[in-house]
Amino acid sequence: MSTRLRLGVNIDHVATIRNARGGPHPDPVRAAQAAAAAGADGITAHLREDRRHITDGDIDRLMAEIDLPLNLEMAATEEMLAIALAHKPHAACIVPEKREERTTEGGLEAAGQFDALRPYVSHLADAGIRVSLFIEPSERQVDAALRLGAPVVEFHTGRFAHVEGEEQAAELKRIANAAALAAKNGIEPHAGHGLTFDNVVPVAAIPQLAELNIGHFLVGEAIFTGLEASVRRMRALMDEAMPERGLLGASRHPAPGRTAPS
Ligand SMILES: CC(=O)[C@@H](O)[C@H](O)COP(=O)(O)O
Ligand SMILES: NCC(=O)COP(=O)(O)O
Repeated sequence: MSTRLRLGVNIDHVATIRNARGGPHPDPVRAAQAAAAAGADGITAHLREDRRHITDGDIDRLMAEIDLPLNLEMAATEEMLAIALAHKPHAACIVPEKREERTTEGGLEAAGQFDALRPYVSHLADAGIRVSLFIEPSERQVDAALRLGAPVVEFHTGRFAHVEGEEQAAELKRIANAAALAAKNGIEPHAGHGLTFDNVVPVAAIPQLAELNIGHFLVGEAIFTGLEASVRRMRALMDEAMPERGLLGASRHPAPGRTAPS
């Protein structure tokens, strides 16, 4: 059943700008507050192993000061597992991470790393954390997520965002097929990476998707319009896809931690 699509705002790149000078400004927690005021349903932050943007202190403060559910993106390492278990965020999204990469270049090889990932999924789940796997939109990866017992997958939309024309249409179809397969198997499908005002609507129209996580573009656009305006515009574009999702009205399934509209 289709629902109003949730928007998770990734505030990593507020921290990138802050870290360029080493001081406290701009504060990613203040950005999370602005995103919440603009209607975000959740906050996403990727605590990279090299701490190039979000820091441990940011995670402490996001947990303490923000009412929205936190989706902690993390590599499958002992260090990150310990941090997740100490904080118990609403969700933990396991992502692949390479020290040299500029950004997350592809999805997690959930099928190929099945045995290595299994203990991470089970430790996180045992702690009551909703586990998500950031994967490519393929049957092989959805099948691995199912066998791993992950309740959520997030499809990497980076390729969709970077190709054009027929290639983009084919990639959109791949995401739609993978979302349908995940939903059919009881896995909640999310999507994100590289989404912008120009490319979000067809992704938002995929009826099985429950959440989009968007960051880099929103933070970049905030330079010109302010973060609240940029989040509100993204929300409005996502809502434009509601008729295609078979939804004309308000959310039937509220975001976690929110009260259902009567
Ligand atoms: C996994 C993912 O897509 C996000 O973490 C996003 O890429 C922002 O972080 P980076 O730019 O550091 O990859
Ligand atoms: N998981 C994707 C995410 O959180 C945001 O990616 P981007 O919009 O910063 O590319």
